[in-house]
Amino acid sequence: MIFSTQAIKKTFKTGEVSEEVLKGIDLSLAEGEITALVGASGSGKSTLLTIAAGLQSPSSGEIHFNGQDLSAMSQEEIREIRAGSFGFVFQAAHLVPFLTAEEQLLLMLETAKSALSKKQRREEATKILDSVGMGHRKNAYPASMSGGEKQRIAIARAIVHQPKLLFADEPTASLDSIKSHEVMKLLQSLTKTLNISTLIVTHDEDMLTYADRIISMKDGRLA
Ligand SMILES: Nc1ncnc2c1ncn2[C@@H]1O[C@H](COP(=O)(O)OP(=O)(O)OP(=O)(O)O)[C@@H](O)[C@H]1O
Repeated sequence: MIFSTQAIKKTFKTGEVSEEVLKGIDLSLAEGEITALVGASGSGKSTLLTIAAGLQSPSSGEIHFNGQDLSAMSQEEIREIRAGSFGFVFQAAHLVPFLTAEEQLLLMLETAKSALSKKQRREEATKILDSVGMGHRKNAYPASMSGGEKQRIAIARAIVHQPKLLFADEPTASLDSIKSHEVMKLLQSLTKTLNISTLIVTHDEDMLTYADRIISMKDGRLA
């Protein structure tokens, strides 16, 4: 397994009250697979996803990625792994309003692929835009894109650095049913062709047909 967690626990303290939100999670992700995390509101899905992605630390437990133990690393080391190997897609696309689709990617490529020439970066941007079906919209600004198109650009931006892991928190929550299916089909094909391990949190049962594995959470434990 490229990624696994062992006995992850997370307790939040608010004043005098402390709540154990994750109660010992063993989760593993396989390459080229979509794992869907489902469960009632408040069961701990987003907390688990953000801990797996190194965005917050667990109270205890281990996180192994590619043979390295993230839980034993400094924030700076985790940041480097995140920037080099993890991609993120959220409910809202969070695009830069004054940049075109192509420019959104070029901005990322400047840091992710700084060794490439300007021309090579443009070729790379074109390739990625084509791979998410947005080649014909490369000069479009976010204001003129549909919700589904924005999410395609957000996905394109999340994969410019060829991540090994892709974390998606409710990626279809702001889309209608047709667009949701399109976005999930895209995530599925990218997961397969790029051999990514994708972890998706979703409330939409219709989207579970795209998952290779469905894991259900209840009260801070995996069912
Ligand atoms: N930073 C925090 N401080 C205190 N409590 C928190 C914090 N983050 C999450 N919680 C609590 O942890 C519990 C689990 O939250 P989490 O967001 O992980 O659930 P979820 O399953 O993703 O829910 P939803 O489906 O509604 O997004 C909730 O009771 C929440 O209030």
